[in-house]
Amino acid sequence: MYPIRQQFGFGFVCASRSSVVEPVQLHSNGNSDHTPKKSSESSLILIRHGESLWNEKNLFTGCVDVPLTPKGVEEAIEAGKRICSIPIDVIFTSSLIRAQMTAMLAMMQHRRKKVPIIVHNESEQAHLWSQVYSEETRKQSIPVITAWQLNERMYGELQGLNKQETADRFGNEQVHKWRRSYDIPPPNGESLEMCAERAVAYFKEHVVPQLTAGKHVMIAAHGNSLRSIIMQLDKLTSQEVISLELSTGIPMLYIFKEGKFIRRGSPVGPSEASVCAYTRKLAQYRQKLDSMV
Ligand SMILES: O=C(O)[C@H](O)COP(=O)(O)O
Repeated sequence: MYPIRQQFGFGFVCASRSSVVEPVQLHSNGNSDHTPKKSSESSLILIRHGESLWNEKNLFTGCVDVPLTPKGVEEAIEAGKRICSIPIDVIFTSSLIRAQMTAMLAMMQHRRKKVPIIVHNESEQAHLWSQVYSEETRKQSIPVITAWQLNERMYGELQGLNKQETADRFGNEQVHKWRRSYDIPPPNGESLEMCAERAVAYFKEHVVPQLTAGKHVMIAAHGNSLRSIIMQLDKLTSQEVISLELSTGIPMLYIFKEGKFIRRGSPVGPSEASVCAYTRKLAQYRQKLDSMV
């Protein structure tokens, strides 16, 4: 008898009841359709969630779990159209619904039509009860790993407060420091530096091994967890990161090659010539998708 977990799971071992991503075991019988290659390059898409109900109301949200507005849903769908010809093998999202909705809605637009499936490793039972018993079906799936470490910065006692009213009360300068400085935390909340400690650590421990193994990755997360990751990727200083602003629902593409991250900007759309010109591999992938229709 084969061990059931090895045979049918996504390869996300839950020995310690946490999501442990083993890139080379994504397809545990070795029949991966993206066999990792030593010299491979991979793509990394970062996307901030679409507009949430509290973005719309201009409230500090942080780790409060608020869903998307209809506009946010539209933004996620539009984002999906912009990246629909870029390969994606594994998705990481925060544990918050606005990031998860964004990832799922964006994937509905993808031309490869694989099914994104949330990996449940929160308990042994959750893991066992969410197994897929068809190798073929599993090949047509994309694992979605949720991680609290990718959550929005915890905004402390600002959570639920109106941003404009807070600026009126404490002054624009103070509120700007709380929102954009690197090391000044909002009252009882996380500074960007504190957010980076868990988000960048997670990125290095769980995302980079996937990229190194040749997997194409999408991360759907938040303004500040992504700012901390981009700060690392683009080697921004704590001064430079102050002016880094991320719009909701705009995907950003990086190419990971020979251990380096090359920023390729934001894909405008599937027909945009430059998307295909990003790398020869991306152009080939696009051609493969064209031949499938
Ligand atoms: O948590 C929030 O309120 C927003 O998602 C991000 O807020 P910011 O623009 O103040 O960083």
